[in-house]
Amino acid sequence: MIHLSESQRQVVQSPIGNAMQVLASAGSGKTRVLTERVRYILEQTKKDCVIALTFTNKAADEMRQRLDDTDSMEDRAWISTIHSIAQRVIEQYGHTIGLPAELHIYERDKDRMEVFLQSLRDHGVNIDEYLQVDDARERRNRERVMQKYMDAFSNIKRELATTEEEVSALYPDDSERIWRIYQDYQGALLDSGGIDFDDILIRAYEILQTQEWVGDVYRAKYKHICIDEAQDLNKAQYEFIKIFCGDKLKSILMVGDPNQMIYGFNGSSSKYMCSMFVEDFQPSEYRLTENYRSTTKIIETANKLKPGSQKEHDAALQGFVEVVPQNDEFFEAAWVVRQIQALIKLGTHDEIEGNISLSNMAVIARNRFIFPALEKALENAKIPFHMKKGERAAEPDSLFGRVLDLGIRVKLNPRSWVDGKKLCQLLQITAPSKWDDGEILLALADQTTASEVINSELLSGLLTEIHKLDSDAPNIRKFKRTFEQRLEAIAKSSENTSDPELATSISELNEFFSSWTKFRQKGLGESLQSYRNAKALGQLEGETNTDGLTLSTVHTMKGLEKDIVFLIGMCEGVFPDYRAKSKRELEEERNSAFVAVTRAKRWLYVTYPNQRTMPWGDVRPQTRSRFVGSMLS
Ligand SMILES: Nc1ncnc2c1ncn2[C@@H]1O[C@H](COP(=O)(O)OP(=O)(O)OP(=O)(O)O)[C@@H](O)[C@H]1O
Repeated sequence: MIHLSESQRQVVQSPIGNAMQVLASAGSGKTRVLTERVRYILEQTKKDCVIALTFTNKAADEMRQRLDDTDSMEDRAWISTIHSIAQRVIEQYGHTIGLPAELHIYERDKDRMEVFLQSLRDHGVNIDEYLQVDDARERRNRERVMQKYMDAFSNIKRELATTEEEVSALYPDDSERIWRIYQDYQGALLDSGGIDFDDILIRAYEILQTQEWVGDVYRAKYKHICIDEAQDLNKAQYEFIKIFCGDKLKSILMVGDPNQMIYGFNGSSSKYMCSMFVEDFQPSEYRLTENYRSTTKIIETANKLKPGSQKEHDAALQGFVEVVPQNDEFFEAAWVVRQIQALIKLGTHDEIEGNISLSNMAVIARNRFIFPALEKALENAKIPFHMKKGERAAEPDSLFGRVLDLGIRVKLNPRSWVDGKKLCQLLQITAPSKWDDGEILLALADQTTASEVINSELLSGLLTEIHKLDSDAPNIRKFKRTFEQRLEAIAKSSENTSDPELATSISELNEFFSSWTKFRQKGLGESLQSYRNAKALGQLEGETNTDGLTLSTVHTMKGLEKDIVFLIGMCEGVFPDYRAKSKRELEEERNSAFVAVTRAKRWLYVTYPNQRTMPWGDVRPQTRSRFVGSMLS
């Protein structure tokens, strides 16, 4: 049995069946407690099934691994993100609200924008003329206007505003127009056989709301729900959980830390965990305040940012926090590089378990625009590093990879003109005027022309083979072998054997195969459609490269820890972000700073430049972040 403190044990072993709220500070063992609670329920009840909701697919994978040794875990624990659960509800019961059997998820922002623009065109708006002005600044302004509409659509969905009155309440000044444009956008999505990422929860909610029996089917099997990172729930997520539970499922555990609520831009608020949940479910309340992760100095610093947020445990080591100002971002980067080299040279230290190496260090910044100077300095010093990515899938780079990706999308949803048009553009052929032809890939295959490296025969063969794949049980191994051989043959016959396009094509074919293998191994389904949906939901993304030093934004470092952390670029305007103006937004920036500091287990270096070169070339003086002021107070 894994070691638990007394307060952790009280949570894990509390009587099963009632609602519980656990307010737990950074490093207090939330993940450990949640995992052990799931294990406890599985062991004690012998037959009940449990849902564990995690914030990321990676956290779900980790929890699954930790519970691997628990009897019948596979059958009795559904460990997943909230979107994956909602997606399953849609897959199984979407037809009850008139959704097509195979729904395509438009997970990319620019595809959603394409659908939006088309919905405007379809309603007689000359949007292309509006967007194609010569003046670059004006063009950007107009693009921003369009983006604001997209943001409004997301906001409407996160706020679960399903009626005109609810939308009007959100946008009182422009309610009629927003509602109409929103309806047109939703119509255009469905016309192209799809839904967008935000719709997943909305549609699943709609199913549970209108077909009460669907909730009963799930509740007959799942008697308990445990929710991690509950401080980051937004309205749509909270209401989805609530309707999923109905008035029968009472055994809900929410674990979270209001001081780590950092997804306000996504509609998150700790009020869902701290007040709505309390009002709706009257949970027993527990607190975990001891930080098991960090040294005394780091806990002191975290408490200065968020007074009274946590306590050190008895055996905490001393550690240190050092604040280092530098002349500009280049000096700052050079200092970080020198410090890393010095630490590696030091080799070992009483406060660090094992050897000091790049793998137990991370450099964190508020956003990724802070990293270029450091990346350059690391490259020059030949220090390997990787940038930690979010869970959205990266798009392929090579022509082959892109045709493969789009070809599969069009095969699964021939109504998807968004993907179809992109495919035609890539292949440099005229797009058909209508998109609903199940044989479309064959028609496109006949028209392909050669690119510089990849010949038309290969591209046309690729489309034909995608067309021939059995959607319900495709033989991807054979498909991969076929194109591996063809690409290798091109490489051998070509004079230009070292062409990077060929190398990228082969590696993207391999990536496709390995994500397919991962999909099958994780038991997420057998069909090509389930594969696409799993990909859209980020269930197949793994870090492709985790070698060397980790560079990460605060948001992608959430939930993780490293022995040694460098927190760089700590100036006003960067951290807090210049866009944060209101008290609430600034408080959330402070939460982000708190998250960054508490990622450190042992030592923390905080750096900031006194001046910075702006993207347009000006050098501007910088002011030290107010959060550094708090840390030093
Ligand atoms: N009872 C315990 N005894 C010793 N170490 C513990 C105990 N509980 C947790 N830890 C360790 O403390 C660290 C933090 O635990 P965990 O990641 O579960 O915390 P958390 O509350 O999820 O943190 P955060 O919210 O900051 O991401 C981990 O390294 C974990 O192994």
